[in-house]
Amino acid sequence: MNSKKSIHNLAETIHSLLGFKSRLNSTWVKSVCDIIKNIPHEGSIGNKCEESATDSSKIKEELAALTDCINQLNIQRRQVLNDLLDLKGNIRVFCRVRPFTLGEHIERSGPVVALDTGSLLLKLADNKSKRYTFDKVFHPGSSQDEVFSEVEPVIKSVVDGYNACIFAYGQTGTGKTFTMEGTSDSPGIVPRTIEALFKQTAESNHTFLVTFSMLEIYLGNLKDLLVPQPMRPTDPLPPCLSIQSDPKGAIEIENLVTIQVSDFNQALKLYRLGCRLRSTASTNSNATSSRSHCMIRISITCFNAPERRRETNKIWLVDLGGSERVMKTKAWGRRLDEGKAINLSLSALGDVINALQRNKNHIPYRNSKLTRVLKDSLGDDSKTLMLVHVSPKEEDLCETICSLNFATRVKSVHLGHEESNEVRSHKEAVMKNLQQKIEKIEDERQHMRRKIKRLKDKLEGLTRTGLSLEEQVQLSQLSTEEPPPDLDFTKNRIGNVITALPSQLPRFMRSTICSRRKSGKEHQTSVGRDPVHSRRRRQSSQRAESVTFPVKNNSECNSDRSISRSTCAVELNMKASIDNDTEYSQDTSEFDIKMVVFPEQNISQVTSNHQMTAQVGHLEKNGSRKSNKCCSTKILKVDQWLDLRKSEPSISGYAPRNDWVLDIPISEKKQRSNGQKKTEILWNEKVSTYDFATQRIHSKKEKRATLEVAGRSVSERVVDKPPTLKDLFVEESISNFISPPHATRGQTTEHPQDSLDGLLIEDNQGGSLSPPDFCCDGLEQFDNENEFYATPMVQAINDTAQSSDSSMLKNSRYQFSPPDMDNWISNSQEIFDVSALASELEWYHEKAPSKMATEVGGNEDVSPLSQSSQKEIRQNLCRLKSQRALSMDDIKQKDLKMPLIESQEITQNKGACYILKQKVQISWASALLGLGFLDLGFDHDFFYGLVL
Ligand SMILES: Nc1ncnc2c1ncn2[C@@H]1O[C@H](COP(=O)(O)OP(=O)(O)OP(=O)(O)O)[C@@H](O)[C@H]1O
Repeated sequence: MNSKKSIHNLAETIHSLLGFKSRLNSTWVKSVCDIIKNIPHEGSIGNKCEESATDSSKIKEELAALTDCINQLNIQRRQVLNDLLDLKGNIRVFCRVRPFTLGEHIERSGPVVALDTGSLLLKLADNKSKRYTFDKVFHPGSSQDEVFSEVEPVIKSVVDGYNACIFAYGQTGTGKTFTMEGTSDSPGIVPRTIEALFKQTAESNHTFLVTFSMLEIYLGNLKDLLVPQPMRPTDPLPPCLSIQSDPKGAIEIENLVTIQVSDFNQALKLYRLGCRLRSTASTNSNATSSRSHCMIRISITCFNAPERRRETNKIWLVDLGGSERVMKTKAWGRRLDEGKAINLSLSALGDVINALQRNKNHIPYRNSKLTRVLKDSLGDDSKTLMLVHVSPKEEDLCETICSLNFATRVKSVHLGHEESNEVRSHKEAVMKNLQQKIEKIEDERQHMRRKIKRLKDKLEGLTRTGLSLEEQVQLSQLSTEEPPPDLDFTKNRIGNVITALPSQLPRFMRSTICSRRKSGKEHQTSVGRDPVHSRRRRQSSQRAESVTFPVKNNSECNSDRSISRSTCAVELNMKASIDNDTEYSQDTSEFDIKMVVFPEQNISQVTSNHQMTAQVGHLEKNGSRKSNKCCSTKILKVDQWLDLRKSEPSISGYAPRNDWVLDIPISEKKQRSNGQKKTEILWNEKVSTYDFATQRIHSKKEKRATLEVAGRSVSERVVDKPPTLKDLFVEESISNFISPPHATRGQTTEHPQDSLDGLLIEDNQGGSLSPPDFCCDGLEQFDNENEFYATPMVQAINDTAQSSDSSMLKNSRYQFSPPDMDNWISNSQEIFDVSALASELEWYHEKAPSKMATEVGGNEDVSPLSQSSQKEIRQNLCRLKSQRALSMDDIKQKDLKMPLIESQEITQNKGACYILKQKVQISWASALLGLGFLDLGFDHDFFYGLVL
């Protein structure tokens, strides 16, 4: 059978060979011979490997030499460019004259005439004129390209590691936004700068980490433009931005969203989104007038590049609000306030630049938020560019003169020391020389870069040929997936400070700067935390409370501090303190208490490494993280951020969430009233609870004694949990920040001037708690809206009180009788007492089970509250989210007494009006009681005494 088959196969084989023979020609034979010749025998394979190894090591050496060389060139370029910019002036002022726009009456010869590239003539009345000189003058026909070509050296300087700042200044409607933002056809400085930065970093032999942030200063407040703003009064507020400075003077803005961008398009997308959230309004001068200062910050970080001036530096691109004369714009109300705020900060900016130009010892940075934010980007070796915009119209002559005078003041040194022609021409020659040098260096750098690229390609080829096919495939896969070595290095460095953040968590819930103070390491390990630690970050729901008040922490960080507290572990670990040098925020009503409750979040969804938020602090040159953690910056990946935004219905609107916010401002006046003494709050979980509920404090003296009994002095006191509202009240009282509490039931106010003396805190059995004088007492009223709504906490309490079983309340640490709706409305003070207690109660509800379990080291189910009680609270809180708004109708229907009115009654016993009223009464009394008394020798003091 088998032989039969093989015979059959043989026939087939012979047949196929015959067919094959027809194809055998000389070419085929030759190629087969070549293949045989080239088949490596054992010895030759080894030789080849050795050859390629030597080749690759040679190439590597060559590459190293070239890299050294290009680094040297980078240093040279940096120095020469810096010399050039120094000669030109680190603070440069350009002037741009706007063309007549459509619809404007075109005047033949406007009052402003650009004479040449550096001067401008202003025609005044009576054939008088004034000449202004600037570093550059752009006439109305100048294109965006021309403008940017003058700006570009500053961008190069930024790549070299210098901080920079570019402003657009001018009267409203003169083209600032046009210059900075531009249009889709002719993009302005911002998009061009972003593009140029990416282009130049790509050309560099290093890898850069670029981040993007955008904010505006509106009415003296910082507002993050990458975070949707609340549209309705009931929407939760985004976190406060606060300006921080580290010991070296670097400025960081706490809570500002910082997004890592890897290309121009990503950054542009963010910029466009930010622009949509800007505050604009129609004014008499401009239909879409910017009512704020819009500030774009692009930070770049590059490790391992000693030739750069700094490891991390930034450029600010600022579209300033339009300066305006109120008389002319006829602004009123909010527009007037905006105009005033803008003018004030512009004037502060002028002062700062002027002081810098004159090398004054004191630079008044602290006079406005604008100058404080820009502090490290103005002066020193930072590059500053101001583009002053003027209108060509006759009717704007006054504003034009103001703007030009401002610009002249900014560059006053130049005017003060008017250069002679000789000096000027010498300077120009030197500048030309430097310019040529730069160009030469640039050519060399290009040449080197090409060489390096060629060698790298060669090396890659060699590496590939030395590998098996399988290895080559793997290598090619790796090279497409993995970042270049430099980037890898960068990532490792960032990895040291990486923060595991859930992409879906609202940003309020992310750890704050304070929370990171305790340990950077704890933060890093959040992914694989041990159960005890991870328990502290609640998985079922998130609750954060943040309190902003002027504090200064123990590190040398000098700033307005925002202490955020949360039930998150990271928040618990924060250490905040106040010392005597705390400086107050300028515009504050900054005693804000915010309370945010978030719906259930599954933190297990969190944090693959890709989703992580990298937190890059200012890293020291040796690569270690700075000890000062307060100035670290959260960096989000752009996709991650966009995902966050996508989950919200509208980027420009606010995504209604089930969050709630309690925001209670205390007037700045109160904070400042006795600001010499400040309280230090230290947070330390190791120390046992400081039980405020059992403290009865009648006077300063007694308070101190109480604290001493607790074994600590005031300044050393530590607490093991986030302070409650009540705690903070006491802190405030100790530090004399608050005004005397208003007279309330069962409360004795001994010395109204002395806030502490007037404070009475009792436990539940004893009486009432006395928080500071929050006039809103549970209802808040909003501008332009005939609507009051209950602050969530109060309503939560009400809900809880109405529906809860009394056992729940009894089980809690505090006992209080649940007031009904009418009760809490009519007795606002009680509500506040209750709200403070509820804060505690809630804390216990959320934290105590795990906390107690940890402490007793046993059963995690140990809880001061029963399961049903916990459920109850949750339900109430959920209900609250949907029910928190109380319209005016609601109030009327329920015949509620408005607490605001009640508060006014309370507060009307104070202040100038009250004294005035008294005086009027006295006068009337004098008149009525008759002059007879006067005749008897009684004077006004007598009557005054009678009335009092
Ligand atoms: N150089 C220019 N070329 C063409 N159009 C310009 C130029 N400068 C300004 N404009 C136009 O003038 C109008 C007002 O400009 P823009 O809104 O930029 O002023 P602004 O100074 O930013 O005003 P505000 O301070 O009120 O925001 C716009 O319609 C803009 O397109």
